[in-house]
Order: sequence, then structure tokens, then C-alpha cells
Amino acid sequence: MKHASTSETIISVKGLKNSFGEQVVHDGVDLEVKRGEIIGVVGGSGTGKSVLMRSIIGLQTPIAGEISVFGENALEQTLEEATEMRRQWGVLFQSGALFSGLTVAENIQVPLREFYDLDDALMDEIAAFKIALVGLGPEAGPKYPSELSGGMRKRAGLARSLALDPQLLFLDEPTAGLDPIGAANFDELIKSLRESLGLTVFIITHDLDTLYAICDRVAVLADKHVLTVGTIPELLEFDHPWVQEYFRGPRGRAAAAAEGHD
Ligand SMILES: Nc1ncnc2c1ncn2[C@@H]1O[C@H](COP(=O)(O)OP(=O)(O)OP(=O)(O)O)[C@@H](O)[C@H]1O
Repeated sequence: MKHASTSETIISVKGLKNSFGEQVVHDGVDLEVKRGEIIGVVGGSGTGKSVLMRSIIGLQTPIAGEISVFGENALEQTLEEATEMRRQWGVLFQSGALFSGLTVAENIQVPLREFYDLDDALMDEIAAFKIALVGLGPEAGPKYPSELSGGMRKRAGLARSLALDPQLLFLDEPTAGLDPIGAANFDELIKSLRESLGLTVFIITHDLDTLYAICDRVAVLADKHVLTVGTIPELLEFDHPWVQEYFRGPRGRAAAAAEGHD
């Protein structure tokens, strides 16, 4: 796969430690994400993938470690600095997390209202543009989330995460719950948006097809830290039981065959 990434570090995590009471989730997590890459984050259930993402976007305060995003220290910021940083990334949470009482267009306008004071016509124009960008038809705009299919809801959530023209996108299991064709289409959408918008993408996934189809590198969370980061061929050579089971188990082999690897 072609690497669109540069050597510029967009996210840097060093020595991250998170715990909840007695439970230590992370103990020394290190990770660097380069501009323009799509990095996949995998790991068994409960290994702390979402907690890692939440730490990077400021929703979880770690007990130790350093996090910088866009070259700025993300852990010691004024409210204004944190707000400015947040304006430059988009997040698609696992559930899609659309507001059920708002239409798709209104959902997309929520972050716009938070950051800008724009007139209604311009807001509608931006919402329509984002809806088209994620491959939804214009009829999706006035619909409520309950009136959409699961795949359409994911796209609507993605449109909202793109509302502020972010340079960095966080996706938490975006293809969970989609049928294989819908998931493959969503993968293609992410890949094409990366190309057209120059995005850097941090994607938590259990979906091996997604890893093979769009990720430049994959970080494996296990044993409370990032065990290894590499391309899939590199990970296939990595000698750890979880990594071997994951990539060389039946599903891993099927995903590899589908992408013409191995
Ligand atoms: N707010 C919280 N309070 C207490 N424990 C938490 C909290 N958030 C996460 N945890 C715990 O931290 C651990 C890691 O959770 P996390 O959601 O990051 O896992 P994950 O790797 O994303 O899992 P999955 O693949 O199942 O989504 C889990 O044991 C979870 O119960």
C-alpha cells in the first residue's frame, strides 16, 4: 500500500499510564502517528483502545505520561488552547452518537454552532456539502437518525466529524455492525477522504478487512502497552501469541486472502 504519510509527527504518546482504581489499563504506552497516515489500533477486548483514544482527545486524564498533538502538549493547556486543538480534529465514536432529536443536517451543524457564528443559509450549505462528501444523497439531510440504516448513520456521524474541516480524524470501530459490503464501502470512503482531504486517521478496529484495506500501519495494544507498531507484513512476523492468533487465525487468513496477501 502507498504510504501517504510524512515524517511529521501529529500525535505523540509517551509513557502513558491510566488506571481506574486498582485496575491499571495502560502502563507505559508509547505511540507516534505521522501526518497523512491511517493508523489502525487493535487489541483484545478491554486492552484500553478506547481509553487511549479518550486520553489523546482529552476526555480521560492519565495519571502519568506525555501526549502531544500537532506538536502541542495536550495535557497542559489553557481552555482556549484545548478548544483550538479540538477544532482541528473530528471524532466518530463507536455508537455514532448522533443526537436522535436532531436531523442529519442539524447534527452536522452542532459543531459549527459551537465554534462559529454563521447565518442559516451558509450552515445549510455546509451541511449539504458534508452530506455529499460522505456519499449520502441530499434526502438524508432532513431525516432523523432513526430513519436511517446503520450504514447511513455511520456516514452521517462521519459527516458530523468532518464538519469543521479537521486535519485529524479519530474513528472508534467505525465498521462495527455493518454488513461486509457496507463495511468495505465505508473503508473505501475513509481511504478516499484521506486522499482528498489530506487527513491523518486514527482508527480503532476489530475489523481485519479494514486493517488490510486501508491501514498503513497497525499498533497492537496488549499487556498494558503498545506491544508493536508496523505494517501488516511486519506484524505477521511478530512473535507474540495474541498477534499470531489474530493475524494468522482463520479470520486473519481470510482477510489476507481477500486482499491478495500471503
Ligand atoms: N470510565 C471508566 N471507569 C472505569 N473503568 C473504565 C472506564 N473506562 C474504561 N474502563 C476500563 O478500562 C478497560 C479498557 O477499556 P476500553 O474501553 O479502552 O477497552 P477497549 O480496548 O476499547 O475494548 P473493546 O474492544 O471491548 O471496545 C476496561 O477494563 C474498562 O472496563
